[in-house]
Amino acid sequence: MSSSSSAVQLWREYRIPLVCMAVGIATLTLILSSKQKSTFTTTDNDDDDKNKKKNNEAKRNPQTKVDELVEDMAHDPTIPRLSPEAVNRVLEHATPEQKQPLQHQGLKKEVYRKLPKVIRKKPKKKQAELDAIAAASASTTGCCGGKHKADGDDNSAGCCGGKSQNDGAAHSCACSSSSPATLSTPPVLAQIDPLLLPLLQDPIKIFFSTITGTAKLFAQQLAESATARGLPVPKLIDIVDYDTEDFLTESSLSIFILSTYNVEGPNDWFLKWLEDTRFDWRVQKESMNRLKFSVFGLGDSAYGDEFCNGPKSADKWLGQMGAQRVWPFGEGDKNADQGGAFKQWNDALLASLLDPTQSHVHEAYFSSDEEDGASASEHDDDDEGDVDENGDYAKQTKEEKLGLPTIDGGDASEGEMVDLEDMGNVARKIKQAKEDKALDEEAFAIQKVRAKRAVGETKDGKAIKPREVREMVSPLLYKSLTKQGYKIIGSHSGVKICRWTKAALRGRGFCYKHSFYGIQSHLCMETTPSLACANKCVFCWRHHTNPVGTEWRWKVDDPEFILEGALENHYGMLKQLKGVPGVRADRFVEATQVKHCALSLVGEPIFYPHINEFVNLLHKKRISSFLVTNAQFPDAIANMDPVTQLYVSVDASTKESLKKIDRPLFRDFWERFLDSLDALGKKGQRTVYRLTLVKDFNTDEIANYVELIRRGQPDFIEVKGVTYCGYGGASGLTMANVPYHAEVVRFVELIQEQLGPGYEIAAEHAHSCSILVASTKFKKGDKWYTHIDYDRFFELVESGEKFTSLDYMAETPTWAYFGAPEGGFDPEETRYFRKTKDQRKAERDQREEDEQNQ
Ligand SMILES: Cc1cc2nc3c(=O)[nH]c(=O)nc-3n(C[C@H](O)[C@H](O)[C@H](O)COP(=O)(O)O)c2cc1C
Ligand code: SF4
Repeated sequence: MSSSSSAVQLWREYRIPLVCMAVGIATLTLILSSKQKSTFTTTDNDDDDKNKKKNNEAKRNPQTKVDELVEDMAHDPTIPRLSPEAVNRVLEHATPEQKQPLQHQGLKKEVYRKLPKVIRKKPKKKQAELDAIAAASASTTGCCGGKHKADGDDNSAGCCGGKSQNDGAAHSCACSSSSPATLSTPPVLAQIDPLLLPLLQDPIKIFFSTITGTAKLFAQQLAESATARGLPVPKLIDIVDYDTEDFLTESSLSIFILSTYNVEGPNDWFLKWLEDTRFDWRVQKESMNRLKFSVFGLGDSAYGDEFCNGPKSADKWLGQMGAQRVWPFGEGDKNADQGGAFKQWNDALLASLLDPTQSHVHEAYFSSDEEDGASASEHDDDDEGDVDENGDYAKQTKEEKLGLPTIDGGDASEGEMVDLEDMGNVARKIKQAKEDKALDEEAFAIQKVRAKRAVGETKDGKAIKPREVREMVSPLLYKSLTKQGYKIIGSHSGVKICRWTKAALRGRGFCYKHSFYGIQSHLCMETTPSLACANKCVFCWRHHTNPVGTEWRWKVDDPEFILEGALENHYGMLKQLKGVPGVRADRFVEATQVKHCALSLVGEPIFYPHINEFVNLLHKKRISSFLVTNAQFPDAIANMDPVTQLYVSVDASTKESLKKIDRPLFRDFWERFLDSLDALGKKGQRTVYRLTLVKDFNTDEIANYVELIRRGQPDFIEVKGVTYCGYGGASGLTMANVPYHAEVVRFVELIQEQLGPGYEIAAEHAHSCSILVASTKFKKGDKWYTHIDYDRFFELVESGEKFTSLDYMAETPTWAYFGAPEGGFDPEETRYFRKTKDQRKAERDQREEDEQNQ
């Protein structure tokens, strides 16, 4: 369809409401303007005089007044053109005042003044431009053949400005109507697209990221040119000074002017956050739909494929999260005319915002992007499996459906252990992983070229001035975590029931800590006083949800409050399990008294500023403390009061592989890691290295591990194979990266060989593919003493005397020994094997056969 005939079509469809609207406005204006004192004032006295004359005339002849008003409107550039789509959009977004977009001339002065300047202003100069446009089209006559021109307008092409030329197609334009009002209602060029009226109420925000200052300069240029065009003065914001979480509620028109750096740069934090939010399937797909944006990237084409890659990703991810792009991505090449490219983009952006003739461009860009793969929230569609507010686990959780670890999460260790009984989920996991992996690959490829900037520091290494203290768990994160079965305590702590707790309640065995240290899982509470941490380990399926940071910048909750809250929630969740088939009454009663606390659920517990008070409170209640840290806070390790067992996660043994696996935020992560091991070596109490083997990532680094073990001299080394969660994240992990038990055993044997005397393989928990290497300090004769005398530990703590790990050890049962036929499974427990589909079918067939034979 030609543009003229489509305009006619639109006019046909919408002429009645438009006419009604125009008449209504005219009448309203008439009433208002006929009041003794007009509510609308302009600074133009001549205009006032004219208005008075017109009003008097209107009193005599109302119809003339209507004609005049409509005529006025036709040439009033302050009145936006009203395409039906635009009317709808405006009504959708507008404030109550704006819902009467044509009536602002009748608004009270103070309300009128609140409208953006650009709408209020009557740019006389623009009128001349409009006339020029009209003159340019005078060579063509519109559908009316130029008959219905405004009085005194000899140049224009009639009411339709020549738009609705007779193309042979049947059409009716305004002038074909018999009504005088409609006759003079031509489409009018306006000064601003009504689509953007609501947006421009607030000043535009211009975010920039820069090292050498160009992006800032461009941001200033944009601000100046926007102001010169009558827009409210924009706000300039350095991206490092803005709290990224606020983008989720940001609704202003935000322009991003971002430079590209393949070294540590000011964009890193923003891009990292954006990427994580984009790929977090727990975050709503349209989480940024209030934001309107456009991105300009600064780069250097000499970087080849990496040219402007960060800004490009930002543009893509913003769009994918529902933010509305008002103008296409622009880029400026340092190697070419960067300034010129920016100016061109800058002018085009502003022109598009202010020129309604660009509406078609908005139609194309004023929309969020199609997802290019699995959506961030696609898994949220089925709520059926969510753990409900009451912690009802009888339903299948979302993660269970996906084959991900869930309420059985366990601590960083338990949760990640492959439950061999769950191997039936593997096929589903693989399918899911493939889909998710494809999505992440591209993102990770980009991320690889970006280095990390230490968050909390400016480019000069100066500390960023503290922002307003806020809660760590934002409402969005709260929703996401509680959906996963976490109970949130206060503003930064969490508690969750581990799958082994449930298994223990049903007499189906305990986790590896039972074999190694004598912990019964139903007496154990898993919690963390800090949901935030300073790493984003690739094998952590939770990392998309967790807040991260290198310094505590959130509100701090009181340790008593956290502990009481954790216990209360833990007991509350246990209560929900009362009715689960198979729960043993004796175990259920025992479970009402927590005896152990695993401080390792998620995040970095040692990050919590009052971690010592928290641990001491546990001990006062005679609850043991197993604290796992990620080896990034050596000072906190050194300052840590005695805990029952202090762990350090040793996820890799070289700087390169640690960076690859843990994806630390700290620039000096390797030094921090080594310092943490040194600090651990000086503790004196029970210390443990936790090694997670990822085949083809870190299984060949025997010699390096041996060196690290010698450095920190831990009492124990727990070695386990990585769990395949069904989602390799950015790492691209697959089932092929999960080592077999025999491979883990071989790795441990090699470690022991190279370590020489001093360490031996002590125990195993074959069920979760975990092996314990212990210092021979814990072996007396041929008996191992890896278990813990918990009562003795509390006595030692209460005594205030110095003590060592040897002062509270206890004998290990032989069924837990490495190589024992029980494989570390307590013979008192009932081993539960999940039936396969075939087994269930065979049983059913057998039953049916028996029934038939009866
Ligand atoms: C150390 C360094 C690394 C850079 N890395 C990239 C890159 O990976 N991709 C790219 O397109 N430009 C890269 N650039 C070019 C800058 O993005 C470009 O010079 C830009 O104009 C700088 O903007 P600014 O002055 O606002 O910091 C790099 C420049 C430097 C100095
Ligand atoms: S350190 Fe952080 S990212 Fe790594 S496993 Fe723990 S919670 Fe996840």
